[in-house]
Amino acid sequence: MSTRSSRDVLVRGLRVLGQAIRTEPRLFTIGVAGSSLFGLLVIANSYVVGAVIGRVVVPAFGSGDTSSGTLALIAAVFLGLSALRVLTIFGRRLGAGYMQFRLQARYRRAVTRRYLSLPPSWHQQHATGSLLSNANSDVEASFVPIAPLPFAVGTIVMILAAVVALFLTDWVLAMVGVVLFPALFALNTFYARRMSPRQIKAQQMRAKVSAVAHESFDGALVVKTMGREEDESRRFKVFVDELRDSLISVGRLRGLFDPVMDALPSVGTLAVLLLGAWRLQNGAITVAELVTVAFLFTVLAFPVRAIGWVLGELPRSVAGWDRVQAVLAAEGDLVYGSGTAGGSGPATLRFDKVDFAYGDGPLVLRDVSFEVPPGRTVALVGATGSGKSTIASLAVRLVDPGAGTVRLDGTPLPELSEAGLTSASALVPQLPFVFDDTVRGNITLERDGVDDEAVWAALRLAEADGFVAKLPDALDTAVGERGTSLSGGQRQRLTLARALAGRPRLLVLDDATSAVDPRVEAAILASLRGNDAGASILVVAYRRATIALADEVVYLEQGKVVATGTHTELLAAHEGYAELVTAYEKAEAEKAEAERVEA
Ligand SMILES: Nc1ncnc2c1ncn2[C@@H]1O[C@H](COP(=O)(O)OP(=O)(O)OP(=O)(O)O)[C@@H](O)[C@H]1O
Repeated sequence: MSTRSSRDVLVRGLRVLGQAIRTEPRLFTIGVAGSSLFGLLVIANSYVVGAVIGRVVVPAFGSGDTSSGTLALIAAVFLGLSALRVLTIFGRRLGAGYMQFRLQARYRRAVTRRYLSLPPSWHQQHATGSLLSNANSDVEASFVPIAPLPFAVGTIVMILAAVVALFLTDWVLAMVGVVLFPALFALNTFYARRMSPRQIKAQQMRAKVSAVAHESFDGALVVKTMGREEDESRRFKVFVDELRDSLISVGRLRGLFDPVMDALPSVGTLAVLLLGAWRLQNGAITVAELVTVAFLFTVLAFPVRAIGWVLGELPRSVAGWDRVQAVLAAEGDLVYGSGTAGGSGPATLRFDKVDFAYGDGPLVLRDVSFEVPPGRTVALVGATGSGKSTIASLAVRLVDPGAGTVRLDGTPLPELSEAGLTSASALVPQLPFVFDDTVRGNITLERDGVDDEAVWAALRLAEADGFVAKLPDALDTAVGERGTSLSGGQRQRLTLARALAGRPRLLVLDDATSAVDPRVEAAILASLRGNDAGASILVVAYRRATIALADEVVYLEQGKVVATGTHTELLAAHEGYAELVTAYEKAEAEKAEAERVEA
């Protein structure tokens, strides 16, 4: 790393510290006050040690005795100083610890809040493992230098006071300090510069390992069933080894730095003793003064290291901070209006000349217009990749169109408030997500007004009341992480019930019942259509029986609406549609036959 970029890291690291101090000024002041007092007490202690040796111990060698009163006084002074030092250490540690952990908690909350408010398009571009690393190890790294910071600031106060004390004692001995202290600073800065790239690399590798580990665990089933354990372990090992190497390189440098930092003040003590003996012979200083200065140099070694700890951790802090800031400053938020979709019954959804592209990619929807009238069921049918899921996402405003408008009861979706939108519409995706909670917790999501009666009503509509009633603790049954104790079809019905419990006025089902038995799926749609749900329904459908239940079908080809009408009308009028639905039916029949043979 060049000197310029090292300096840049240093300046940016100091800015992170500045930001931390501005956030927690009271705790920082407590820590620094404790640490500065500690430094001054260390210097006072040196003077007391010097005075005791020079005025009590040395004369005692001559006279052969010391009064017990003097000894008691000395003991009392040492005990008093030690007690005060304990208090200052307490203040320093308390201030630093509270400051560090409060900052970590604050930024963890901020990062998590930001994740939740960023749109799906942002999440699709960021690996879950990296997000975990941002909220965990990056936030932690950002504030690692906070722990030794008050100590380091107090040490600077101590060094300045020591230089003054040295000059007041003897200018020749003070010169040792004048040479030594800048040397200690230079060594600390040199250390921080050498450490910088190592720490940055280590922090990057932590995130990488976290991302790869997350992906491995997430895909454990694929890895096992495809027999790829060895390859997956090898892939993981490459990153783990790289993390190990970068951490060893950090440790090696620290291993070199610590002893040198220890040795320098000892060299200072030696110089003080040599020069001091000469000054003593000339009568320029007393024994007490020589002992004071020599003692001062021996006790300085440890606190001075705190400066190195802060400087050495700054690069890691900057690397973590940059990654945290990238999340906090991420853009792409959907801006919400303040409107609420009017009315209380089933809503009207309208797509008007909607175009959509993912990022800078090609248009995946072109000039899409259709309507879901209140209380009606509209099926979206189209070959794979024709844009059905994209329409479902647009309908509940997970994304905004590039051109055209999506309206709910005549109001463009961006004009609705977030609460207005989420209470009026609900999307049930193909892949159900079940929280590690009870059945009740999964359905209510702690929403107001969703009591047990509402939960059972929603479960009935989703044809899920039967299996839930048979669970060991019914609504109180814990379903395990991601609902592992349930079958795929049961999970889908639970997520459908969750959407229904919010009594949405528009229900968007994106192939939400694919894992459910076809007869049960038809029963679900029939009861939803029967207006029991009080919602208009937009359903991405594949099964002929389901499609046939819809009031109207919107048929898509390559992102365009090519025909709308009832299922019977489209079958008769559109060859492509007839072929697709027949293909679906054939595939269903083959699947059913395969399952029958297997059974
Ligand atoms: N996150 C994304 N980023 C980029 N392109 C995407 C993304 N999601 C979908 N696409 C593309 O948009 C087009 C429409 O995809 P979409 O998922 O809406 O189709 P679909 O009809 O629901 O397909 P399927 O029936 O297979 O679920 C496809 O060409 C797909 O490759």
